[in-house]
Amino acid sequence: MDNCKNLFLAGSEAPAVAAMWVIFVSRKALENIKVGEMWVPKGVNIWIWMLELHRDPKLWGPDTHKFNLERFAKGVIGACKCPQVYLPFGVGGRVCPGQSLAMVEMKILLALNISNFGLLLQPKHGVNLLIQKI
Ligand code: HEM
Repeated sequence: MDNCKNLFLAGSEAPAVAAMWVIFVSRKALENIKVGEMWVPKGVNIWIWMLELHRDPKLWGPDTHKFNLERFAKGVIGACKCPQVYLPFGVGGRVCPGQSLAMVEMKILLALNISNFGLLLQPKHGVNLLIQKI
């Protein structure tokens, strides 16, 4: 997708935000640069609004506000028209250093939750068995 090409500023620095729920990340243009159709002068800070980026129906489809894990069945490339805009942990040199820890923590939480439900499936109304002498 052509719009993706200039989304990130080359050679940028970031006063990054560290939080569990990051709403914005910012980048400062270190030189005059064109982002899409827009010229960004050197020194200007661009604030990337993650919430909007991750919910834009033009990128994610009309059901963007639905909790639908299956949209990721084929990875981010299958879920989003422009996969580069999926930035839950930021991007580039200032990407979140806690990303791996956070992912492991979430997997542990998920495993603990699932283990509370038990791993054995049981038929609701029992099972009828026909036994014959052979
Ligand atoms: C679900 C959990 C988390 C999310 C969604 C998240 C997201 C982010 C995002 C979007 C950024 C900005 C990156 C950028 O500017 O490109 C960031 C930066 C940062 N995060 Fe996280 N983070 C999470 C967990 C953590 C954890 C567990 C730690 C530490 C143990 C951590 C430490 C940091 C630090 C220190 C920065 C600043 C990095 C820099 O400016 O160089 N984060 N995080």
